[in-house]
Amino acid sequence: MASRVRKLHDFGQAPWLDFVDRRFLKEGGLQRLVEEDGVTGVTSNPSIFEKAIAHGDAYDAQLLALLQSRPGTSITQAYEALAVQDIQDAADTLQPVYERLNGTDGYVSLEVSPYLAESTEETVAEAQRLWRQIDRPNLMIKVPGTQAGVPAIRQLIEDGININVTLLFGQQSYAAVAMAFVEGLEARLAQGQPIDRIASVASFFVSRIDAAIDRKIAERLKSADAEAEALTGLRGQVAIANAKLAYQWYLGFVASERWQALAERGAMPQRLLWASTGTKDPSYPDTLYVDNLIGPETVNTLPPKTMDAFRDHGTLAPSLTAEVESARRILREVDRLGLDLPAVADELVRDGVKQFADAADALLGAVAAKRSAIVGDGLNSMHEALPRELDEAVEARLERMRQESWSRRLWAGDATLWTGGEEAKWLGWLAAGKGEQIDPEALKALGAQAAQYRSAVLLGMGGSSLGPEVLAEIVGPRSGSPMIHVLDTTDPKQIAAVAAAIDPEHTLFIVASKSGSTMEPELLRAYFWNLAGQDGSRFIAITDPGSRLAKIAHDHGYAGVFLGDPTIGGRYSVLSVFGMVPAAVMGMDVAEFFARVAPMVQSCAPDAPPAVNPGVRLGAILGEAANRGRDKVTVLTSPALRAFGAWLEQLLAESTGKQGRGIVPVDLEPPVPPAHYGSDRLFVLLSLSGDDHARLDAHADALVTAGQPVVRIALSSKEMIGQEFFRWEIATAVAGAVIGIDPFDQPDVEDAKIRTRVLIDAYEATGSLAPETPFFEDGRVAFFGPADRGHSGDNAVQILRTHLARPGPGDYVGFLLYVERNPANEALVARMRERVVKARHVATVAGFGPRFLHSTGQAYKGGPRSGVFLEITRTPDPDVPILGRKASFGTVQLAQARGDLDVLASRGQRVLRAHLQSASLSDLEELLDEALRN
Ligand SMILES: O=P(O)(O)OC[C@H]1O[C@](O)(CO)[C@@H](O)[C@@H]1O
Repeated sequence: MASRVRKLHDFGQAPWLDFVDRRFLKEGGLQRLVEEDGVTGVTSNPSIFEKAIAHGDAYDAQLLALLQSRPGTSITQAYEALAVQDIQDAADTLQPVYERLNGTDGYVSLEVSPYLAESTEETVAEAQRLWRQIDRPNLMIKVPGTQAGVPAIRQLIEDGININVTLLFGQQSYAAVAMAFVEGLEARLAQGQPIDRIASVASFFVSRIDAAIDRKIAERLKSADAEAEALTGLRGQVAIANAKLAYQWYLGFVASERWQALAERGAMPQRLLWASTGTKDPSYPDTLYVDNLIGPETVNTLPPKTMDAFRDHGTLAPSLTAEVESARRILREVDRLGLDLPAVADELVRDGVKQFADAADALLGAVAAKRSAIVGDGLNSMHEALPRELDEAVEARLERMRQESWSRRLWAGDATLWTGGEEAKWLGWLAAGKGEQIDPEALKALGAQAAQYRSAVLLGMGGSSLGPEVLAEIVGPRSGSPMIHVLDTTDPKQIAAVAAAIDPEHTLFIVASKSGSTMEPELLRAYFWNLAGQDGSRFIAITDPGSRLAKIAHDHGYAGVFLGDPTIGGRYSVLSVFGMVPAAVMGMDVAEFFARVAPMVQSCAPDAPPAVNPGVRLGAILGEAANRGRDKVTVLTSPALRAFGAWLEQLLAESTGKQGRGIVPVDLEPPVPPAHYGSDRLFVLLSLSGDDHARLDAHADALVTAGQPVVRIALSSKEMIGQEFFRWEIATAVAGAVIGIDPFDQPDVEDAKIRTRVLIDAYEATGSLAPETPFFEDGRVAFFGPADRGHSGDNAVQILRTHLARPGPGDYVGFLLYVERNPANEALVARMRERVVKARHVATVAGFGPRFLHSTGQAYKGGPRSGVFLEITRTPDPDVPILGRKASFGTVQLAQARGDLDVLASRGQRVLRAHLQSASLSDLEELLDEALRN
């Protein structure tokens, strides 16, 4: 006996299957339905593919093969490759049907990306691309019948592409779509193109109408509506009535002269297709939306369950044209009762687009997770353990970000993600992450050239020095390549130490400054220019086009000038020439380096939904934590990654620390037992496989137990540090959006620079810095501070005690040292920090001046007003003169310290400056120790 499903053909209706799945296709499921049930078509949508691909392993082998053969494949491309294969398989299964029915049936539909529903041009381009790629005559491309979709449909029909118009709910949009179809065909005719093989269906969604109207009715019934009986009578009636009247419109339309003219030229009508025919309300018959919509020249696409039910107990009758008057009456009732069907239809279109976008997100998320599993330790891992409240806030934020397409908008340069200001102009680092800002061949040549030097000295500040320093310390120079010294200071001792460590004859000098006008690298350049005998052949410059430095490099005959991208801010520049030129000098294979970075860039790509996008996810955590007062991002690393924090500090602080908000990075603070930490921290741990991180792990475990939020990042090799540059750049940009600031400007650093310049200009004019009076001095140490801040105490210990008693919960203590940065001083300041944390239970930061002025200084000045700073200065001895100037490096450094203090004070931060007279730094440590004892 012929299947009941097959018998639908007797009534002129084509049964299609609303389902695709790899295993089902492979096991001959579709073939069986074609043979036994007379199925003559297949439809798919993002939800169907989500169910097929995301759950189970049927697609894993193809995915693995794909990613192995083409590692750069994006998740969208990967999904598409899987879907395309299924659609091609289904199309091939239906090919004999298509042939037998002479192209009137036998179609398979694939939907364009739901993300494009708002854009006509992109929909057209994507449909054309998929059409070419799938390359089957019995393919239909599904395009939503939205406002943007209608002109796309017209164009695509004109192009000769079969179209399944999806997401139709209302009579009006159906009519618009039918017109677009006709216009497309007419346009073809006008061009002398054939129209007899262009197939189209208009997919009218059925059950969702009832679901929406029934919901409205239920709402009304809750409030004892006077029309309760009439309303109840409409339950489960409206969708079918709506579809029946759409069919009546169709009948009128195909009878029209306009259509008949086309039909005479061989045009096939655009059939109405009943979609969404699975019953949603279990109290309705499960074949409701099949039984009642059977009629000629139509399609019903049935989900497997509905098809099974219909096969079993469906009712075959020409129902579509029955009781049309009653259908009209129902819709009049709907109108009379104010249920507003057009509004419901509009809402359902919006909802439908959203539902498919949600499904696509889930699908891409699943593909991303599968890809991460395949990439394994080729992608640095990240796991977070967050206290419940923060965890919930992060998850909610990630969901909001998904709905608001943050990953896509970030890459698209949508400034409304941030403040709607200049942000879009500063996104060049995204391309730089893909290695697009550098010329690998030029860098290879530079590496070979640099190998002749014994050492290299890089002169630069902030973004121009910290990335190279991290690379030098973590990855290090390859054997045979020069040792690199990074100088980012005006400290005379540090300058003298480097000058003494090198032989200028055998040294390559790298002057790095984006702006080309930063004071420190300019002074250092002049100093080493003379030391190196003014021989330009041993100098190269890294700078932005047209800068002052570019001109000097040209005039002085530098061996090379590597130009940056002006759309990349300094702190985001490590994956551009600013990091990669020094890397090449150190003998690194830059192309190989980017190949390692690539999995992170791909994982952070625009199509990777926020929850599985490692950069966006981290950004959500950073931002939500900061907004909840956990604004001290405490960086802890295994020993080999120790240097990373210096780069990260600048990125986080300078990007987010402004308008009294943002993140205060805490780097190199010695770990202490969890009881000493307040509730203002977010801990980030970076560990390297093979490095000794047992203690770090134990510390992290203890922190988690104590309820502290901890993010753990693990690298399989030190070369993988490049991935962290990119992850954190994305995370910082995203955190900036969560915090609500522009993460690409640095409004507050300029002030300290201006005040320094005023002091230095005065020095050049008068030969001395403007006099200043300490509020206390004892010959060992002198204290300075703003007169209005109530500094008190009649000895050094008391003064320090009063100052260090200032921080309360959520505040932090900052040590700003204008002394030589060397291991001994670093160890000393670490000890002082440890004491403060233990005694005051507050976070501590430390910076060596002027290095930190171009890094964390922004957050100290512009960020949260929760700092208590101790600035430490001394009169440099010995000093280093600057040729042609009265001011020495030591004077400049002191002027910088004074300028810094003034600005900090003017921003409401609590500041104290201890100027070492005869006392040493160790002496100060003792005083501080005593001050902290009660
Ligand atoms: O590369 P440049 O232009 O010399 O700037 C160095 C650093 O100074 C800053 O502008 C801060 O003063 C940073 O943003 C930057 O990384």
